[in-house]
Amino acid sequence: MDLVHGETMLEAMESTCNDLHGCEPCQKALPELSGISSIASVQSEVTDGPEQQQLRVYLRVRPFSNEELNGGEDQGCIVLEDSETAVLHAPKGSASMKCSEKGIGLSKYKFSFTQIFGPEVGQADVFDGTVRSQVQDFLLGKNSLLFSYGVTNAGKTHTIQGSAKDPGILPRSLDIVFRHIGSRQYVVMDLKPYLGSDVQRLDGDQLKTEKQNKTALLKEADGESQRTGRSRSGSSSSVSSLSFSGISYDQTESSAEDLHVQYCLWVAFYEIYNEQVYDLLQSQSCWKTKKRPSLRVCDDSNGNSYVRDLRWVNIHNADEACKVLRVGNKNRSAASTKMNQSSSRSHSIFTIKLLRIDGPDVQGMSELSLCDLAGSERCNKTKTFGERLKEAGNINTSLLILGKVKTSYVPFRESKLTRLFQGVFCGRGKASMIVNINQCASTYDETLNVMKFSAVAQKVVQVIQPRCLESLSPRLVGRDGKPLVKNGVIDQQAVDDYLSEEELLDGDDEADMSIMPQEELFSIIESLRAKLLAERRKNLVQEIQIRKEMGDAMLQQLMESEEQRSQQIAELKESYDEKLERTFELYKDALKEHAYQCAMERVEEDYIPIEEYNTAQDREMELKTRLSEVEEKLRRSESGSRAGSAFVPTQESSTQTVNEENPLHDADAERCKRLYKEKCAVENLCCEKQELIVTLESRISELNDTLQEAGESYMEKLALVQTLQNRLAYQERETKRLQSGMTEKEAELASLREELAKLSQAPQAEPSRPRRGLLANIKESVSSPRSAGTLCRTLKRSVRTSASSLKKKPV
Ligand SMILES: Nc1ncnc2c1ncn2[C@@H]1O[C@H](COP(=O)(O)OP(=O)(O)OP(=O)(O)O)[C@@H](O)[C@H]1O
Repeated sequence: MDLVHGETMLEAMESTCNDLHGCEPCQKALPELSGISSIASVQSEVTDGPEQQQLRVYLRVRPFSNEELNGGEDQGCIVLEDSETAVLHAPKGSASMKCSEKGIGLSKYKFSFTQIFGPEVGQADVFDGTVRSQVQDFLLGKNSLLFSYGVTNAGKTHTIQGSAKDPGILPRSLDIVFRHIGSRQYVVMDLKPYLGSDVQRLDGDQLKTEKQNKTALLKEADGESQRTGRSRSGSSSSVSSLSFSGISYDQTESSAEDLHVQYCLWVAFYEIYNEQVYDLLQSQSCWKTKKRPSLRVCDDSNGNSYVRDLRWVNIHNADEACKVLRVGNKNRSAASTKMNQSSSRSHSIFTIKLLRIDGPDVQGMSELSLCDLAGSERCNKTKTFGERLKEAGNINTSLLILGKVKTSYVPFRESKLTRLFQGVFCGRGKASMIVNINQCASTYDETLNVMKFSAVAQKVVQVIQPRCLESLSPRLVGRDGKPLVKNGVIDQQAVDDYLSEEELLDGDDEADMSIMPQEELFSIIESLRAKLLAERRKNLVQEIQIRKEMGDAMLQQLMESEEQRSQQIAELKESYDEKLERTFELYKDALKEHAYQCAMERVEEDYIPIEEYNTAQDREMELKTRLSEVEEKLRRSESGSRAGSAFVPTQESSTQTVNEENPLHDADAERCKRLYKEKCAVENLCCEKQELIVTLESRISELNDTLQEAGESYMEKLALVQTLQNRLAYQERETKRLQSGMTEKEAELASLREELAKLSQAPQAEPSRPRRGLLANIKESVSSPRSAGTLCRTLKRSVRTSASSLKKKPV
């Protein structure tokens, strides 16, 4: 039965596989890689149906900051061709450029947007060109949603909140709303949004608690403003300063009958972090010491998703709105500090609900949500792995799920973000997205990913219902949540009719189907089958496109991480080399220091004052002269005795002289002894010094050993580096294994094709069974998608009826 479908699937999957391997011709078949022409073709394809509306996606390019200009950022990466087309040129050294050099991806991409706002465009023009009309629709009772998307530091918060001097979309929207309300403010706070789309009338106690809570919240904001040194008037805030900024908008025109209508405005501020919802207006004191409590997302009886126990605050003017925003921002940054995360890792959502009150009744309620999406970068350059990657995955999953909105079955429940705004995508309001980018070459790769994901968002189609639910009034419920008004202005019957419409239609069709001839039933089944196949084919193409985008992104991520790892290894090696060198230097210094210390000690030991030394020198000289004199005399006396008796008197005189000299001899001998002793002492000193030299030599050899050890530790580190390189090689092998896994999948597909071929022949063998299988298939596929429409549901009934009639009346 599904042979055609199967073959299409095979072809499409084959083309995806080829694309993942960087096959050039196949790349042209997919819009994301072939650039603008294909994206535009997708757009024109889906805008044909009158009941469908393309999500409006705007691009805002942030100007370079002074630091970026001073840092010499490459300024040619992003070129705005016209007001709708932007071209991205990969800078040298970027991962995209490296990939394109390896044949994966391109070095130049073109993207188109509903409108592009260049760096010179100010906040007012951005507001006028994007959400202004949505705000006016909101005042007229329609729901609106705006996303601000982009990498960290691209200007998302600037676009939504802005600054005191340059207010963003939120303060400007509030300004328009309050100007529109003027004096028609419903100041009693007894009507409050309830669940997804109802309004609750508060009793006395509830009203009292509500007022107390609001006072406490505003007090907290005042405390915060005093703490941060701002004046109580809050004039520096972007919201309240708007009225002082000289920007003024025309008051939205009100019809004469609107003049007696009163308005009541409630706001909530919450964030989604890692698929957990947190209330930003919940007092910090509740969770400062404990884990921060997360809130549940539930569905009300109308199928509208809402955040359970979310705090709604009734505000009367821009100043109060500013205070609420301030408390939320403070709680957000406090929470992010506690989690040691940057606030840019969560989606923050500011929602405004406007109640139109006419006398005792609530005529309608509309909702405006401004969503500052988390920084879309897949990975922080320094902390690429673990939780960060998981978070990044969650952020982009939300967008990819939005991308699936075009298909008949949309898994809204896969992400909190899409689940909460499911109503808007199913036609209960308008949505738009502002993609923020900066022009820095250093963040080019992340910016390219943002553009690619925004191309997915471009394909999101809002199906506008022929009857908008928001045109019906909300249910007014009491404390117990039961409806208060059943008749009168609120046309509850209309809501009931709307909700039971499907059942009524089914009942009618059942009656018709039972009297239809069997041939006609078969022909309906045939046409249904064709439609089902066409629908499946469309879904498959969409699925493949999304898979391809994910595949591309993952491949690029892999390459980036590989590059980062080799960089880490190189850095590690460099740092070890440096460490080793430093250790060498340390040892050298220690050695020098030690030698110096020893020398100093020796000098101290051997130190003789100069006077003493001079005296000793003089004495030595004197002794030497005397010694030589004595020796001379001795020689002379010896030669005299050898001359004999012929010279006796002389001998006598000489003996006499010698005898006279005897006391001098004793003194000399004494000196000689002393000199000998000194000589011995000097020799001892020499021995000691010799020993010291030996010790020093042994110390040097010890130091050599230590150096040897350091060398060995260096070798160990080298071995570590080697292990890291091995791991890298292992990862490469894993990548190859994945690729071979892909090949296996291709083989599986081939076997599937065979099975399909067999299946296609099966109906001829057993004519009665396929019909049953077909009916079952149609039932199954028609029962799942909500948006398949009344036609599919009618057919489901018809198939069921025909099946039962076939059972009753065998052919
Ligand atoms: N259009 C603009 N004109 C002038 N300055 C801007 C513009 N957009 C952003 N900036 C400035 O750039 C800086 C970063 O902007 P912002 O904080 O809004 O980025 P972000 O994308 O919200 O970052 P994060 O994801 O970290 O919250 C801020 O100092 C902001 O004032």
